[in-house]
Amino acid sequence: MTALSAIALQNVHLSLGEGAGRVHILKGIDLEIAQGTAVGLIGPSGSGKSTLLMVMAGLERADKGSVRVAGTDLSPLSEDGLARFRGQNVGIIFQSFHLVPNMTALENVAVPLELAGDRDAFSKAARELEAVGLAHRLHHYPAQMSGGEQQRVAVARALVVEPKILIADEPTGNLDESTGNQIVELMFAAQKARNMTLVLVTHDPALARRCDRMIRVRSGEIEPEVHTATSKAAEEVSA
Ligand SMILES: Nc1ncnc2c1ncn2[C@@H]1O[C@H](COP(=O)(O)OP(=O)(O)OP(=O)(O)O)[C@@H](O)[C@H]1O
Repeated sequence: MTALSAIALQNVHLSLGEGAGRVHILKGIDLEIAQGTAVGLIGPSGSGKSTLLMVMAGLERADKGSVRVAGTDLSPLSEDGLARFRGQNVGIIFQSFHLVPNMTALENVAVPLELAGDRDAFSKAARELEAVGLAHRLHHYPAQMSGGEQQRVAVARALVVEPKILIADEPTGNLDESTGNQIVELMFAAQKARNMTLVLVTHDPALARRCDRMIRVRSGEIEPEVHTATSKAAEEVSA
């Protein structure tokens, strides 16, 4: 791993499920991502993209291989250690928002800071919600907000801990095109402004092309890389 690697995976294998339902999903992943870059992960449905994200986020443990994220080797960490690591280093945005339904926008965004014992949790959460254009929705519950507004809350919640790594799994998958584009702009603007590393799973080739690198996953393996700025082949990605 070079000094500037945000994420370094070596020979990572992971199987999930029990008994006959056990599936060998990641089959020897080698991947290094430099700090401050945006990476689009693409590939057919079921190829292992989300599972790979979960390994990078410390939400799934590799069965074999080495996983270093933000300078930390994840394998020796306890469950509590992993949770602390995630809380300090990783912001995650899911397709289906994953907000807590009985908490307001402000409370949802404050949660990661409260867990970290931050006394300014609510004022920081309010500032982050203002930054994503939701100053007028602080006290609304998820059910009282549109999908786009809920995803903005999720973006604010991911960003509020100032993570080094931002991970997004199909963040526009449940949104119409124009709303999805607004979320994408927010994510890329935050990534640049804060020099974060962004790893994004998407089925949208146009979105993947906006990233510095586009990495294709097929059957649990990484394919040779397509260079986004130069290659027309990117157009033909069957995401
Ligand atoms: N907990 C699990 N137990 C058993 N199999 C699983 C589990 N989670 C995922 N899988 C299987 O692993 C494979 C990869 O899943 P994953 O969600 O990582 O793929 P993906 O590339 O993100 O797919 P999609 O683009 O459809 O979201 C799939 O065949 C899936 O059914």
